[in-house]
This record gives sequence, C-alpha cells and structure tokens, in this order.
Amino acid sequence: MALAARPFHANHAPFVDSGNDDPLARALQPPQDESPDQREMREQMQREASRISSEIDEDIQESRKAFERRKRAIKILLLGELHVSRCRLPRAAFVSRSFVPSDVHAVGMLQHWNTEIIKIPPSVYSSFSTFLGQAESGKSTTLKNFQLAFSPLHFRSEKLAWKTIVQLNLIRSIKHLLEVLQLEWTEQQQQQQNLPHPPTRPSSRPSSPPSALSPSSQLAAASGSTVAQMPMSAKARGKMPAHLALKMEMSMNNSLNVNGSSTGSRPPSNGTGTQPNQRATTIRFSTATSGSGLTDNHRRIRMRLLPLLAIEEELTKKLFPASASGGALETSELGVSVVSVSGEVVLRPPIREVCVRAGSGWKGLLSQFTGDNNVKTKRPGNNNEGIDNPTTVLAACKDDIVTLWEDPIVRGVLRKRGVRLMDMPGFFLNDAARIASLTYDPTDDDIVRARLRTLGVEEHRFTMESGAYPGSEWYIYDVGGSRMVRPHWIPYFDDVQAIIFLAPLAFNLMLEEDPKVNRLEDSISLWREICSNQLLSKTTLILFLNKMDILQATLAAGIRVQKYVPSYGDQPNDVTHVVKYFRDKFRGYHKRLSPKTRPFYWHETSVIDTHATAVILVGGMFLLFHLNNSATHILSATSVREGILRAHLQSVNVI
Ligand SMILES: Nc1nc2c(ncn2[C@@H]2O[C@H](COP(=O)(O)OP(=O)(O)OP(=O)(O)O)[C@@H](O)[C@H]2O)c(=O)[nH]1
Ligand SMILES: [Mg+2]
Repeated sequence: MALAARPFHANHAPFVDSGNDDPLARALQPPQDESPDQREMREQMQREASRISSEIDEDIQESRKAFERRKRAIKILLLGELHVSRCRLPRAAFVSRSFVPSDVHAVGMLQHWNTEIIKIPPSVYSSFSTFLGQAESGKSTTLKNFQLAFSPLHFRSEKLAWKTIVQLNLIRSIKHLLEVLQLEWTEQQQQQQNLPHPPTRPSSRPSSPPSALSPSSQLAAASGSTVAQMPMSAKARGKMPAHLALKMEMSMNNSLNVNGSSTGSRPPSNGTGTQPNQRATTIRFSTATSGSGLTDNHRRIRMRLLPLLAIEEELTKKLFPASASGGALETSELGVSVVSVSGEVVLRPPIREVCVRAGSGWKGLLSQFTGDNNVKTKRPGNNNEGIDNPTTVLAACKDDIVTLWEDPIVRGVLRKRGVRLMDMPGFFLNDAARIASLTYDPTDDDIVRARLRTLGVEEHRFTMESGAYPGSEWYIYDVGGSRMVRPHWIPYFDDVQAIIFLAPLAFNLMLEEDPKVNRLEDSISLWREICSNQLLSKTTLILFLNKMDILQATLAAGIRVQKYVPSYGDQPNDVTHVVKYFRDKFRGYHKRLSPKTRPFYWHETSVIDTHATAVILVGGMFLLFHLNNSATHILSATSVREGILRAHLQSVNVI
C-alpha cells in the first residue's frame, strides 16, 4: 500500500518539484496547461484514489487483527471417515496454530496423568492437530458434542433444522425395514414357484460385492401368485390433508396393479441396480402366511407405510434440489451392500443419504423451508395451505411404525437376514413413538445422533458461551471422510502437530463407498499410511477406538470376530480381548512404521454419549487453555488431576 498511499494524497500540492528525476513523479505531474476544470477532475480522482487507498489500509489492518485473533483462537480440525454412521468416536482433532498440539497432548495426558511431571514440548505451541479416520466415524457428531458443551445456546438455536433431518433419518430406517420385508416376501414367493434364488446370498464369497439387483428390482422381477392391494386405513387417511391422502392412494395405485402388471413407470437401470427414488413398481405376494411368519397384516401395514417413502422423496426434492448442480445440500445413493454375517447375509439396502456441502450454510437454508415443525407448500389452485411435511405423515403412521418395529416376527426376519438397523447411521426407530408425533421437539441427544453426511471441508467458528473460558473463539473444521474425500485432507497436514485417528472396530462391516472392503481393514491401512508418512513424522498420533457401544452390541449378538478376522483365532469373543487384540495391532504398526519414535496414545469412545464425550472435550479444553496461559510448559500431575476434576464438574453443569 505504500505506493498507493504516497503519491495520491489529495492534499499534496504539486506532486513533485521540477528538479525531481523520478519518472513516476514526472508522470504524475499535472500538465503545464491544465485548465481549472481539468485540475478539478484530477484532484477529484486523487481524492477518490486516496479514499480507496485508506480503505485498503484499514482492511489490511482489520485482516491483520483477525489473523492475530485466529492465531490465538483454538482451532479444531475434524477429519475422518466419510460415513460416521458406524463409528461413534469423536475423531475431532484439536488443531490450533498456537496451541493445538497441547490439546492433543491433553487428551493423551488424561490417560497418563499419573505421571509426576508432564512436559509439553514448546513446539506444540505452533501446531495443528487433526482428526483422521474412515467414513462414518463420528466427526460431525463430535462437532455437535463440542457445540453442545461449549456453545449450548447456539447449538439449540439450530434445533429446527435438525428436526427435519431426524425425521428423514427415521423415514430412511423405515424404508430399509420395508425393503427387507419385501425381499423376504419375494424370496418366499420364488421358492414357492421353484424359481432360482435371487442373487442376494453370495455364500461362496462372504464379502462379495453387492447383488446386481436391488430389492426393488428383484421385486419387480418376481412373478406369479396373487397381487394384493391394501387400502389405506381410514385412520391414516383421516389424519392427513386431502391432497396428501390422494397422493398416498396414487402412490399405492402406482405401485400395485390388480392384474399383476406394473402400472408405474420404472426408471432406466443405471447398471448398478440402484435407482434414485427407487420404488417398487409391482408388488406381488402370496396370500398365504409366509414361512417366516409374516402375515397379511404385515403386508397391510407395509402398504400403509408406503406413503412415507413418497413424502421423503418429495421432501428431499424440495429441500435438497441441488444434487446435480453443486448446491448446498445433496443426496447420495451408495448402492446395495450385501455382507455375510455369521453365515447369513447382512443386507444394506440402497443408501440414499442427505449430505451437506461444506460452507453452504445449509442450516439457514433448511430453516427457510421448515416453519414451525413443518415444510409448507402452497399448491396452486388450492385454497387450503397444503402441508406436505413429515410431521403430519409420520404422526398418521405412528402406530403402524411402532407395531411393525416391535413385532417379534419382523425382528425374526431382520435377525435371519443379519440386518442390524440399529447400527445404521441415524437410527431412531426405538424412538418412533416420540418422534412420529405432531408435537415432536428434538432433544439434544436427537440432534447429536442425527445423521447428515459431510461433503468437503467445513469451518465452524463459534464463541464459547460457558465453561471455564467464556468468550473465547473456536474454529473447528469438519470434513467428509470417504475415500473420495481423503485426498482433500492433505493440505491440512501442513504443520500438523497432532492427529486424533478414529478407528471404529467395525470388524463385520464393509465400506459403503466400496462394499468389497472391510471397514476395520480400511482403518488399519489408513493408520499405516498415517504412521509411515514422512511429513507426519513429528506428529503426535492419538488413536480413538470408536463406536464401542456398537462393538459391544455386535459381540453380544454372538457375532464372532474369528469369522471375519481369522488371525483372531479362538480367543474369547468379548470386548476386553477384542479391544486388546486390535489395539495391539494399531500399536504395533505405530511402533514399526513411525519414522521416529513417538508415544502411542489411545482411547475407547462412543461419541453419541454426550456426557462421556463432554468430559473428554471439556477436560481437553481445560488443559489446552491451561497450557496456553501457563508461563511454563510443564504441567504437574496435580494440575492435570485438577483439570480432570473440573472437567467432570463442568460436564455436569454444562450438559
Ligand atoms: N452408536 C453410535 N453411533 C455413532 C457414534 N458416533 C457416531 N455415531 C453415529 O454415526 C452416524 C454418523 O456420524 P457422523 O458424525 O455424521 O459421521 P462423520 O464422520 O461426520 O461422517 P461423514 O460426514 O460422512 O464424514 C451418526 O448417525 C451418528 O449418530 C457412536 O460412537 N456410537
Ligand atoms: Mg460429517
């Protein structure tokens, strides 16, 4: 700015004296024969240039101050798995140019606080830390925990936007459930007709790619037996706006044909067996009770729930219309996964998830659409304000949803097929009675558990409202964790002092972006890459063994590790042994592959547990601040103990 500021000041008399040899000054001299008008114009231009110059200087000053503020602020980078659904570990990495490393150390210290003196290397004070891991590890969930713990007012101010996401999550689970039931009926029907089995049980290759046929395609391929048409219940119809009830009827009629042929138009196959907005076009089933115990009543319930799928489709189109155009919100369809579990098949129906594009301000966008609990649409030519919203439709379907989900026969079908809906991201079926209500108001836990996939890298800046250091600024980076997105992490490795690596112990699950790859195997190979990376040789690595609650449930269900990890052998199939086995594997690679010796820190976590997570986060933050404000970089064991104690106390108050 020096150049602009100097010669253009309006109050400069003649720019230069005649003896000046400076070519620039000469060029800027007024012409000899300058008229008063020309002079006026020239001076006006000079004043304008000067004004702009001052503005730029002010901007620079502001930027400088902002930069300084940012340097002082604590930054947290959440990197990790794209699909957080299966892992519940916070993979947040505390990253801050000035203190980031300390928080990483702080987390480590929480586990090793009994060391008498803990030295924090001064280098930590100018570093970045990062969360890494595969998809669905819980990055965004950790972010929400963070906001809830430190900025609860802000967190709750976004409740309305999250409400719709929770409802969409619930509908998505119902959709999965219905597809599994339909698959069961289809198979039964084929068996009755002595038709070959649909290719959904790759018994020779337990972890083989998904079937080329989606359940709906298989359904459409089925033929024979009676076609049933289930009328919409008067109760359900009565609770809905007329146009919606009509839409429901149309939806059913489009799906069913009393003559057994499809009346619905079927979208062309994309070659993967998955279709956007995929829906059964023909539904046929035997009138007899199936071998699985499913009855006509189950079919009736299923039919009555089909309108939910239509409402989801419509809502998704309204809220997230920008899929193809790179807009703020999108949906993604990840295909069908079929995975062997205990000799059975785990069916992952087509995944069509709502995604949020980084930096899109999606919450504002969603809030525009969602009024008080509703998405309202005024229909042309209709004086009644139509309310096509999940709240109304879910409330109308509540009894059916609860009945179906709690039905022991349905549970038996899910068990037989190895489908564990409760392990899927955004699982809310256990709370259906509460959520499918006209007065539904999301709780903090609902918001934390809501699943919304992240695309790209998103910076979150917020001010701490409570805790030990109110008013302090926070920067958190939340990124997508899928394989496609991982290359975008690399710029954030620059100057990284610490990485929190989230590894869900999902030994029996496959990656959604690549159903041939086991999740845990993917985590381990990512860990190896991180450990051996020369750029990260000085970086402290902290391992979070994530989604411990799911691991517990998986083992309790009798699923054996040995089936998926033969090297596990016949060790006891319990949490303690399983965690130790995999932790030692991670530790071994850490030791063997690290270019330089470094300490190995690890935690077992489940980030949907907001209390436990708050303790870790609050404790970590306390230590971070302590380290930052401390004249010395040495923490005594007493300080650390005090930090943990305060963390516990604060978690009680904050949460
Ligand atoms: N049961 C359980 N669920 C979890 C846990 N952590 C996260 N989840 C759930 O997993 C789903 C995905 O979590 P996210 O935080 O969205 O995952 P993410 O890492 O941000 O995923 P991407 O945005 O796809 O990269 C959500 O529905 C969470 O509620 C956990 O420890 N246990
Ligand atoms: Mg995310």
